[in-house]
Amino acid sequence: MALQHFGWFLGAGFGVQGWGDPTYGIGYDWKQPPVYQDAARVFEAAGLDLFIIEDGVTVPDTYGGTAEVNLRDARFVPKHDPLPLVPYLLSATERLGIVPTLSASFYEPFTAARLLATLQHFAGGRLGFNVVTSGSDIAAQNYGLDKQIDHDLRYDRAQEWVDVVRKLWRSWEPDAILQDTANGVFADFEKVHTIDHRGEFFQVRGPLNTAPLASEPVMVQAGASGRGQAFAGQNSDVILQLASTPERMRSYRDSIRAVAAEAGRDPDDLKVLFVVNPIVTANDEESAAVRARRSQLTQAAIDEALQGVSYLSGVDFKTFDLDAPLPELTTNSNQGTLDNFVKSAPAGSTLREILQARANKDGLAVIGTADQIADHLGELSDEVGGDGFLFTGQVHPAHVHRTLDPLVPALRRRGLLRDELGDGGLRANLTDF
Ligand SMILES: Cc1cc2nc3c(=O)[nH]c(=O)nc-3n(C[C@H](O)[C@H](O)[C@H](O)COP(=O)(O)O)c2cc1C
Repeated sequence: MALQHFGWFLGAGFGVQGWGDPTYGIGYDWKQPPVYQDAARVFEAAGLDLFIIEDGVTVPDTYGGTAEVNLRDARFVPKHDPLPLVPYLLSATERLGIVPTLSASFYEPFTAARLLATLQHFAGGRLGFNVVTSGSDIAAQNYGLDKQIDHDLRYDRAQEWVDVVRKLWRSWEPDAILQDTANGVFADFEKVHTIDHRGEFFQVRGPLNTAPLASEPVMVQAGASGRGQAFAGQNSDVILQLASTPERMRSYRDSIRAVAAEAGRDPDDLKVLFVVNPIVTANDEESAAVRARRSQLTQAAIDEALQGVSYLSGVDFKTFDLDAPLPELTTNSNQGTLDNFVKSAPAGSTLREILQARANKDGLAVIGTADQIADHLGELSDEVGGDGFLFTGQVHPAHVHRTLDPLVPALRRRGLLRDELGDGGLRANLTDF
């Protein structure tokens, strides 16, 4: 067992935390920063490297062609913009990496480069950004398009976007600012350059008008399809990924590392972090009760699962007969998510069988006592050869403490979790080991 990197992926984004839980809303307002600041402080004390905040730009209405379930159950909506939350999280912490999600499809590269550079100056090297391409047509329709551009082309465009953002960050030489009061020279004009980018998708003159960066924000990505992996493998510092079995984790990691090597990178510069949902129980009886509850395919559980996969894949799963084999499906949206879902059960399975298989396997959930979960994560890291894990879940303090208070010491006893974060910024912490 070796030291692992850990983080927290806030899958609900800057949105409703814990709707449906008995603790919902007690002592906090999800629309205000304190609940996220409190969580960030706990993550930092726990030694987690980074806090990633999901984002999306729609009121999802794919499931059944209506937003009813999403609005009724507060699933993926309402959701606030994570970028204005970042300074609050930075001010609550000193070492934790803060990673908002940003859409390469809808932010102009100049706007993104400027925003992220400004935030990185506040962050002192602790900023990351999760780059997404926003696959759904309803998102595209909020930005003047009739439909989202084709999947692979979207990644081609995102590649050029990343190139432009990085060129802008490098448009000032690191020592361009002199602040030479004796000679009256603030900045050396010969060290600030236009980028004159004229590509297939963007035309950007530059230079950026923010001050140069001591370190560029850490890029995070979750591409899973062939084209998505090529994009992530070529550009990303951190990959966040969903995979429900050790075999899939291993094969994903091998594949993305090979892509990175082909792109001329050292694969060890790329940290692949798998999302897990730890459900900490007091004993085996409680674990059995949790498993029994989660494996029941109630209508609420069916709606919950299907609205989620409909949202993420852009395919309306309400249109399929639960008891007929699922037809062959393709999507222009998140291909990896759809593939993972469909392959949860043998080919030819009905939708109900797929849902049941996922419920029985508990998906990303790891249910057990803190020691059992820590053992499991240790074994998983040995088997997958992975770099670490992202815990997921809402950030109501009751949930955060219920999870991390027992789990952190159990992970530390096994040498899996560091005692404390270094103070050199997110990139330095990620490359410590
Ligand atoms: C763990 C995880 C987190 C993600 N977070 C977001 C997000 O915050 N916003 C978003 O629009 N897409 C998000 N995605 C979607 C990915 O950015 C990407 O589009 C998806 O993995 C599909 O890529 P593929 O078509 O290459 O398989 C996430 C995906 C995964 C697996």
